[in-house]
Amino acid sequence: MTSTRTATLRLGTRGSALALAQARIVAGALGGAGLPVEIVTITTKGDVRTDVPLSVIGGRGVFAAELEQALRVGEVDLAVHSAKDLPSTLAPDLALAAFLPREDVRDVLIARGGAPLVSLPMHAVLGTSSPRRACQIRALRPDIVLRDIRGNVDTRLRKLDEGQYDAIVLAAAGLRRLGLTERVTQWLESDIMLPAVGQGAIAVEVRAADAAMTAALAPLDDHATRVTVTAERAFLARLGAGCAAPSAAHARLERGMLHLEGLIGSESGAVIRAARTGREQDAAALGVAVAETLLASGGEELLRAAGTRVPAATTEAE
Ligand SMILES: NCc1[nH]cc(CCC(=O)O)c1CC(=O)O
Repeated sequence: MTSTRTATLRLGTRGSALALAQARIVAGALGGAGLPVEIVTITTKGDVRTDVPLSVIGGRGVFAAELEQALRVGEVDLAVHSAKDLPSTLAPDLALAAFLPREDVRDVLIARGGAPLVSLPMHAVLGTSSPRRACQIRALRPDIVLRDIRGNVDTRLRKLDEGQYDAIVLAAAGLRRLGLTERVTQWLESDIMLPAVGQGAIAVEVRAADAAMTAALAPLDDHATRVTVTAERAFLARLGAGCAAPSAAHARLERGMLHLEGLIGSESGAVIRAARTGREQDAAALGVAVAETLLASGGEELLRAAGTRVPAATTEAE
């Protein structure tokens, strides 16, 4: 590859309204730094087959894999992802060059009647395909009927409005980026609903060998987001889990100290949590430590029962 760039960078993204909103945030930031960007929409299998559960299409990374392939073959120079949709480990030829400042990490409830979770009618039907959301709802409201729901944010809201569900749970970040927060009926704090690893963070992926692109993205990288998402992703990697496993983690960086809380659950509503504090430079080790605490206190059995192959302990955080 030559050291000079063509004038316009090619930014790869999925084509959903949310993905495009996120792509525009990155394109805007690069444009503001004098680097014009062309947005290239790539339709992934996960976007097309909205009728089939993600676990059937290919499980983890189903949204990310095709963007990564476009990056590898040089069809695009950077790929914009929801950090939440990325597998916990990255191929060595790719790198996450920037994490944009994190949005609201919370989940929210959107209920047709406007009731909060505790006062939804008995046996209300709640739409979610996320084992993470399902186990935490079960823990609080065992009577609620959980039903699969797929599709983009707008599709899910439409299915709710049509009466297919009494309530759904979505990420606050997506609704904020789409200007849809007036739909929220309850903001779910992390004691009720611990967020997904990476929730609310936009990750920009590049070819690891592309030093020019890496340097161009460095000013966009938000330190606190990188540190917290690094701890959360190390947690997920140690569990061997992806978005198909009932696990959650959320890290906060406060006055130089990193606080990480992790959770493993089960379909039946069992939930175990562990939290630890460490130094920000030990973010990955903190993630591993919280994961191992949970694995040792019943989490391993819960994950195995949910079909996750928990990797053997290693001495390194990677
Ligand atoms: N799994 C789909 C997905 N991936 C990222 C977001 C929201 C944005 C974010 O969390 O950064 C969503 C939708 C949702 O869970 O409501």
